[in-house]
Amino acid sequence: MEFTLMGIKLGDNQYGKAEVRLVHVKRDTPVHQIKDVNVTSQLRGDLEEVHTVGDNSKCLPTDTQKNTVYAKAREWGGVGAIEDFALRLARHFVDEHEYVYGARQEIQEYSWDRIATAKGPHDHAFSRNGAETRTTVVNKDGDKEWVVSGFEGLTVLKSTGSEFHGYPKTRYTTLPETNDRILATDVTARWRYVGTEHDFDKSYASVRALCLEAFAETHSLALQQTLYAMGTAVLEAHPEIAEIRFSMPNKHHFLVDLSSFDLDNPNEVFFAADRPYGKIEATVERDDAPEAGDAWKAVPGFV
Ligand SMILES: O=c1[nH]c(=O)c2[nH]c(=O)[nH]c2[nH]1
Repeated sequence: MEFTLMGIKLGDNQYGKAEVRLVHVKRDTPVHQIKDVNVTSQLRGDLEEVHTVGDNSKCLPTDTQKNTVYAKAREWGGVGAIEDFALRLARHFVDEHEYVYGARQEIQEYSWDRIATAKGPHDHAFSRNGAETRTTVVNKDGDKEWVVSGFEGLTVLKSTGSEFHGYPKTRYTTLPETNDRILATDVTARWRYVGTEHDFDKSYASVRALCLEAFAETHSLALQQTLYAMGTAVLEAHPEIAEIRFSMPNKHHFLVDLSSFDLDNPNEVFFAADRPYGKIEATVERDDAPEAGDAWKAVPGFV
């Protein structure tokens, strides 16, 4: 039923608990495994009345959604690949509650390394591994399911093997052409899977490795070219991925002028600027990719 009041009606909506922090310790052997995740659960459904008249009879509380995340981590014996956990949560919410039609489950995963001691890798002591985060957003509407995965904060730099020249010059151009510069960026990538039955851990490790390899091995004439090489490498190796989107800041490193001190600077001393930065974004996709449907619905976006 649609509730209208003076030509006003409720549009798209979803609700849930944001950023449920969950650490799962697998402790069936003395060598513990930890999984550290941040889950945002959101549901869509029969939600007109809660908005229009405050009738909560079909509003599964956000508190219950939060508790479900913790309880399922126990009942299912851990989290596993974040994509599988998100899919199982989405299916649970939609299948178990007739007033819930759709779900969006977003998960970030923070990775930990075992601390290396003089006696070897420690059984139950870990150190946080950088700022990089693995991400997934699962959207489910009725029987349709979409998985978008990725990473954020993969910081990379190459100290040579990058040029930038041949661009148009206007009266406002001051940038000198260069045949040798530092190329540095924090890669955010998101890719859309075709289907939901994959070894997501394996795909993730391979996509990450292919991006690093392409960044390192591409002799870059522009960050845009490096981005495209990364995307191409991923799509060539992964038929289960339909498209990959990147957002990559060009983190400028400016050569410092040391001539006032009677010093030359043969590409050794740089000022690492934090802003402004170039913002390079693009999608690399297959010609014959199946329709995206609602895969990107409410995925924090770029391009
Ligand atoms: O790789 C680059 N791409 C650009 O579009 C650009 N623009 C700019 O000023 N420097 C660079 N570098």
